[in-house]
Amino acid sequence: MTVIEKNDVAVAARAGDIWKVYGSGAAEVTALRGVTAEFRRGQFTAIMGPSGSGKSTLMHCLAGLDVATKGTVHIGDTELSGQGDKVLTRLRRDKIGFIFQQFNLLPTLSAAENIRLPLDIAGTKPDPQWWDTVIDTVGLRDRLSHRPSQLSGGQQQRVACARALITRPEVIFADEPTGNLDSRSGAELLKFLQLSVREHGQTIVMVTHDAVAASYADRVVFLADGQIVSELDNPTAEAVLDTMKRLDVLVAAPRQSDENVTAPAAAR
Ligand SMILES: Nc1ncnc2c1ncn2[C@@H]1O[C@H](COP(=O)(O)OP(=O)(O)OP(=O)(O)O)[C@@H](O)[C@H]1O
Repeated sequence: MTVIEKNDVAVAARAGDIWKVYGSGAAEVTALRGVTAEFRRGQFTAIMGPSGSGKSTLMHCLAGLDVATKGTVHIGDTELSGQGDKVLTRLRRDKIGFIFQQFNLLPTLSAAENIRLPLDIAGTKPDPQWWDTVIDTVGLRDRLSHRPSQLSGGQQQRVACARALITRPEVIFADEPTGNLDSRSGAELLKFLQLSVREHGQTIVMVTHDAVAASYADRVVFLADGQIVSELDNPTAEAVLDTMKRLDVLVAAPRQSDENVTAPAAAR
């Protein structure tokens, strides 16, 4: 386990020159080609890029759901590479929150039980003050005894959001969290995410295809063909769309020099 230098403590998650190669031989796909990125504490980052550019792969490697072929991943001061399944499972439970497009709530549990689930699994109890803050942030106080099937899609995703927040994780990874929501519920959810970053110091990394969703973030990182090709701070939806248009042109053009982007032998 490597400890990051003290002056780096503001970094919640870090990818250091990570490569990801799937398959082998004719089926080999290099999904990430040397991605280096830092995700600072208290910052809301969106990851964007054309389909197949490696967004989900990057998020899965950062979150310990998949293992990079080469390179380093840190969550806080813990390096993921070389850790066994047990450590990774505990790290995901204690330090990472997840919000998925499909909500992933347990249908037989009430909203309150779903939110408490990560704490129950860890054998801990919610801090009453933080519980109240989370419930009020996502506006669920009058829905706590309802089961997921009795809630709208927007409310279900707010439950998922509260479940991710309740452990006060080092970082929350959100994969297309508004993908199954109408635009009003989506906007509400993005405001909750923004609030949890701005007012409660949480850290969020969100994969999205939606320029408007990305504009709620503090920063957007753009991937194309497995590499970070651009970044925007304080993005507007227009600036995000402009960058995406430029990336579409870049991706449509043949790669200039394949030897510069081919995985090194050690990554294979
Ligand atoms: N398990 C896998 N096995 C083989 N190839 C994979 C696997 N997962 C992803 N890939 C490939 O890796 C590349 C990056 O995929 P990834 O899902 O990360 O892209 P993405 O940017 O999230 O795409 P989308 O926006 O369409 O969800 C793609 O070419 C994809 O086909």
